[in-house]
Amino acid sequence: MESTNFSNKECQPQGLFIKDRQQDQVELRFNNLYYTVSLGFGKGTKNVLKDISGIFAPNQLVAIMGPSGAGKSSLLDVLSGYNLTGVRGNVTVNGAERRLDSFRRQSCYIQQDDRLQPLLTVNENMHIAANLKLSQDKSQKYKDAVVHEILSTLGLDKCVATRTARLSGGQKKRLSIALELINNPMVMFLDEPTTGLDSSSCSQCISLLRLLAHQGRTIICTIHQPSASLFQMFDQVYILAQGTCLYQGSTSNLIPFLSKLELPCPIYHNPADFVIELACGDHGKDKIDKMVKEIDNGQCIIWTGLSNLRAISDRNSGTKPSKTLNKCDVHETSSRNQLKCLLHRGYLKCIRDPDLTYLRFGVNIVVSLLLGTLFLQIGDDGNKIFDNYNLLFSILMHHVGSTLMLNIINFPAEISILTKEHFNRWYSLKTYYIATNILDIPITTLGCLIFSVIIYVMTGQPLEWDRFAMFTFISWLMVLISQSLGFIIGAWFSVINGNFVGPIIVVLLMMFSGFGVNLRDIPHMLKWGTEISFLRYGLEALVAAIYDKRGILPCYTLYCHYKYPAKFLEEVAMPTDKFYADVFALLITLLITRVAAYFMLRMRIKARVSI
Ligand SMILES: Nc1ncnc2c1ncn2[C@@H]1O[C@H](COP(=O)(O)OP(=O)(O)OP(=O)(O)O)[C@@H](O)[C@H]1O
Repeated sequence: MESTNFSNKECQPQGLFIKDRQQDQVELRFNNLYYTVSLGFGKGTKNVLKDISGIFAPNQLVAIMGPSGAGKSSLLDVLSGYNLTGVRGNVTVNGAERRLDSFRRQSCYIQQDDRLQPLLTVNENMHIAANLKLSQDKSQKYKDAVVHEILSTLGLDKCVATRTARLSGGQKKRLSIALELINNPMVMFLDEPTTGLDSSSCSQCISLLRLLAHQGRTIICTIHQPSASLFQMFDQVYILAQGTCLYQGSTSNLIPFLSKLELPCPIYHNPADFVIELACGDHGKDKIDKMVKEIDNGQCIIWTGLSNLRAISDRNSGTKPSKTLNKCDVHETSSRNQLKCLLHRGYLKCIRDPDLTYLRFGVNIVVSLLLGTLFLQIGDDGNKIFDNYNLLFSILMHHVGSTLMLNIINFPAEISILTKEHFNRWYSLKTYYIATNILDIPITTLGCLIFSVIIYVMTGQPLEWDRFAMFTFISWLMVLISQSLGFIIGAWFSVINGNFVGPIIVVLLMMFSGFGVNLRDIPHMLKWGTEISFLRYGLEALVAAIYDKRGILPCYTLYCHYKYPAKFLEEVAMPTDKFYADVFALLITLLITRVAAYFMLRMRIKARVSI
């Protein structure tokens, strides 16, 4: 296994690329910032951030500290532009009002959980990110050099061939940072980068962030209670309690600040621990008010000790307005290149995840063999037409049920990675969605074909190519529609809720499919259900594929009540002359559900991301 040694010494920058690509430094200010959330219907709202102000300067590593629930992550979400709803106040970048499109080009947000592709190696992750995040006019040699430089700077060069799933917690965190460093953001937001790391990995991580900050970046991270030594590694601290600012300034000024307020930090006491105790109200609520008043809820910046801050008057005058960008400028490479990279990554995931790929084929083979054995050679038997009808319905249920549940379970995991990568401008949602659709088609088609061949032959359906083609095509359409429905539910609900909603939807579809209660007997007021149940169109079309224009079926017993298929189909109210109308309805359903899944995904992402 690769070495996990990563010391301050090792992380000395080579400088070649990170420095070469240095961009303008960024000073971030916020004034009278409020963040209000709704607590649900009829429950009112809650002010998470209350009229706070502050300044985060370049070349500084800033810690946002405070007790649990103080609003640290919320502040990070608001400042990064990850959350815009319920936000009031003023955020400026180098004195000009923050424009999200250009600010997102200068910044990145690394969430607490490492949202990485577990099946890809460090090198693959980095190269795919480089191909997505570096301009296409850069040569492959340049991209390789950037990747190499970042990996060696972050001490990951010894594990380039290791799959992400096998990295240690600290290495995963460094890989998350490495991926975002590729396009050299000048502002980095990190939500609790040290959570889950041991003390040595914590100090490695913070020393790395300090190094990156001192290269000219503005690095802001939330942190719970750091040890005294870790605390000293930060240049600035911003302390929050109940959505208000208790202190903003340099770490070295914290003790003098507290002394001024007659709140001396006891000797041998970690100042970080002491200030958190104060923020929790352990020393009295009045102390919180005293600190908020002294620091003017973040307006007072004298404790920062920074002399090179922009003049306050610059704030709204726009000394250097952020460039407005076209939407197409938001991503570094063309949609075509994004698609190529995402298809390549998807292909690697597919071949590295034999469990899921083989499981999908395996389920199709096992279910078709079981159903084939259960309904062996009944397709041509005049006495077994009812059984054959049951079989056609069972086939549809297999396609709908297995595909729907697979996507309900799988899709939410994809969404968390998508949210991060999309927010950090790796690719557009449209390209991601197209790639996801394309990648699935070969597996879906092959799985469907294998299933259809086995079941068709074993159950003795008419050996005519056109009927087989119709049968397979309908099965394929049903799988695709169920997949879209799975995307919709997966994008809308959590895995747990999706697992509850999915089967309910299947039951509703069944109720209106015409199986069990035939279409004629469905009450008039519920007829609409049959119009939207794609299971009904699928069943009608499968029945038409097998029975349309079939003559008398052979009868192997004395009397076969349904040897004339038309008689049976009349009884169950299944017409056979509507195959093309059913196919049309299924195609429309497919189109609507695919578009709906896209918009659902967009809504889910948009709840967080603005572009
Ligand atoms: N969308 C929301 N709906 C309801 N309450 C919210 C929402 N977002 C944040 N809050 C509340 O705002 C407060 C601050 O949340 P936030 O996650 O920012 O705290 P935090 O300081 O990061 O806490 P922790 O250190 O535990 O992660 C919490 O009480 C939280 O419940």
